[in-house]
Amino acid sequence: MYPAPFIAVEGPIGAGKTTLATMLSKEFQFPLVKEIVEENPFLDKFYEDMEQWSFQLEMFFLCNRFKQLESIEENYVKKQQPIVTDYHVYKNMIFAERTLSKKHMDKYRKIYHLLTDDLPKPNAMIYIKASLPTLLDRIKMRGRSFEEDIDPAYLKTLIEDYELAIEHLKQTDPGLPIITIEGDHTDFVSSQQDYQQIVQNIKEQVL
Ligand SMILES: Nc1ncnc2c1ncn2[C@@H]1O[C@H](COP(=O)(O)OP(=O)(O)OP(=O)(O)O)[C@@H](O)[C@H]1O
Ligand SMILES: Nc1nc(=O)c2ncn([C@H]3C[C@H](O)[C@@H](CO)O3)c2[nH]1
Repeated sequence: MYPAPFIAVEGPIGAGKTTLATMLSKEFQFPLVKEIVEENPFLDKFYEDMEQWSFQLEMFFLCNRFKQLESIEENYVKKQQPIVTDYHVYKNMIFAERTLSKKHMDKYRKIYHLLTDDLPKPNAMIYIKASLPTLLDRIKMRGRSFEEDIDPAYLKTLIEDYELAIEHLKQTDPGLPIITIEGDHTDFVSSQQDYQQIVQNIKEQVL
């Protein structure tokens, strides 16, 4: 494939993005860039009071992803080196549209475009879909303290937001191959067969 693969794994909270991105990074020996979670100073506050903390949180994620994508550009894309990430930059807009007030969203949208329009975008995407019960199970199993009381209604709207966002990406970036994984029925963690099917799809559609 030309240019080098830049694969983004996406899906709603707890879908398995980091898990799968890590497995694929090992599989293909591609470096992995993961988003910052534990060092995020606003996540726990946000889950306690979304209205109060959403702008700080969305800006924090945006700035971090901006910095990561800048270094992806320098260290991988410009050098024609492959890379795997556990997010697509458009994720910022998915969450911001859901969590910000209109006034904040108007400001955020301008900053988002200013920061990201000229940054490299993935040239392949893996979208892990999953139902609300599956996401709730996985979030519970993972056991992050700040997600303990996550509102199922918030997760449900995010599942829908992701569906719309994928449609949006298909329209705005029609050349982007998107491999969709049915997360409820595909257990790439414990089933070698399920995992190898994903690897095969990537080999056929991306590499
Ligand atoms: N297909 C799967 N089958 C079984 N368990 C899974 C599967 N995918 C992920 N898990 C488990 O679900 C939990 C959440 O996975 P992971 O942290 O990779 O999700 P994520 O999409 O990166 O989450 P976040 O949106 O919070 O960053 C982990 O404990 C992981 O081991
Ligand atoms: N509001 C908001 N905006 C984002 O861009 C964003 N990206 C991730 N997250 C949340 C989901 C997990 O709890 C946790 C780890 O992914 O952080 C986000 N939350």
